Amino acid sequence: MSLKAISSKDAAALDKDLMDIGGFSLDQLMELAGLSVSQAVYRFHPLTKGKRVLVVCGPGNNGGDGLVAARHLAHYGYAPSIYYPKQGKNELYERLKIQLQNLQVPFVPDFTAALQSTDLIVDAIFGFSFQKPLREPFPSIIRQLEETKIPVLSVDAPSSWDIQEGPPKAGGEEPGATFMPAALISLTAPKPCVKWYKGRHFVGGRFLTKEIADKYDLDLPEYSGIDQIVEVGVNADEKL
Ligand SMILES: NC(=O)C1=CN([C@@H]2O[C@H](COP(=O)(O)OP(=O)(O)OC[C@H]3O[C@@H](n4cnc5c(N)ncnc54)[C@H](O)[C@@H]3O)[C@@H](O)[C@H]2O)[C@H](O)CC1
Ligand SMILES: [K+]
Repeated sequence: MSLKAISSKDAAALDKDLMDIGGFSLDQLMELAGLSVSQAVYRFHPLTKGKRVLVVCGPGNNGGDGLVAARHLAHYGYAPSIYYPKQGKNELYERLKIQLQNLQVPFVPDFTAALQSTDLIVDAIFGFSFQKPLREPFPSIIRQLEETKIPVLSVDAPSSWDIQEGPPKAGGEEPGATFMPAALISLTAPKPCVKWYKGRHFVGGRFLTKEIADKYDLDLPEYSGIDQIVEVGVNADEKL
């Protein structure tokens, strides 16, 4: 299955439409996005492959999706932990944190140490609002994600990649040129940077109507049954 991509500008406008005219709240969209991420984790890395999941969260809504996913993963029987070095100020993130603390999900202070004791990493650092260059403390985190042998599942985009232009140039100053997560879940629709992506690719965010898909010239993914995700392939999309 090949799906059309949505630019970062249109992805932000679509989100706004869903809230301004679609009747959704941000909490709802994030809950559905995070639920999709948790299902992609379950599909890509079932419990039998190891329960420990380190969810690395950034300061925006991509990080919020990671917090929601971690809560669902705890209910599925995983042992998630959260690394959240720049915490978002919004009260929504505060509530998501309380929900995780009530499930005894640990917030860990040391990323390098946390990498030594996990079976999977969820990259919920940056999504469609990422603007290079990376600011502290993220360069060293991205370098470690580039080097680790532990599988990484990225949420919406591989963090450090330009949403339109893909990974940073090899040999340049910016970390991330060789960052290639083993799995990616695109939310609502793939972003243009999937052109450079090689790995398992899921789509989630099952809340689009035909009307809004048509407005942004998107394909509606063919979800099956109660699934919140669709696997769309293992390689770059020839339509992009
Ligand atoms: N409809 C949907 O598909 C939904 C998707 N969701 C998720 O939301 C993100 C986009 O969220 P947004 O808050 O707009 O931005 P980000 O999380 O990508 O990042 C903003 C955050 O990061 C900081 N930042 C940006 N660039 C840098 C940098 N170079 N260095 C350091 N920090 C940086 C910036 O200051 C902000 O704090 C989308 O991708 C989905 O994952 C929603 O959940 C709702 C529905
Ligand atoms: K990400």
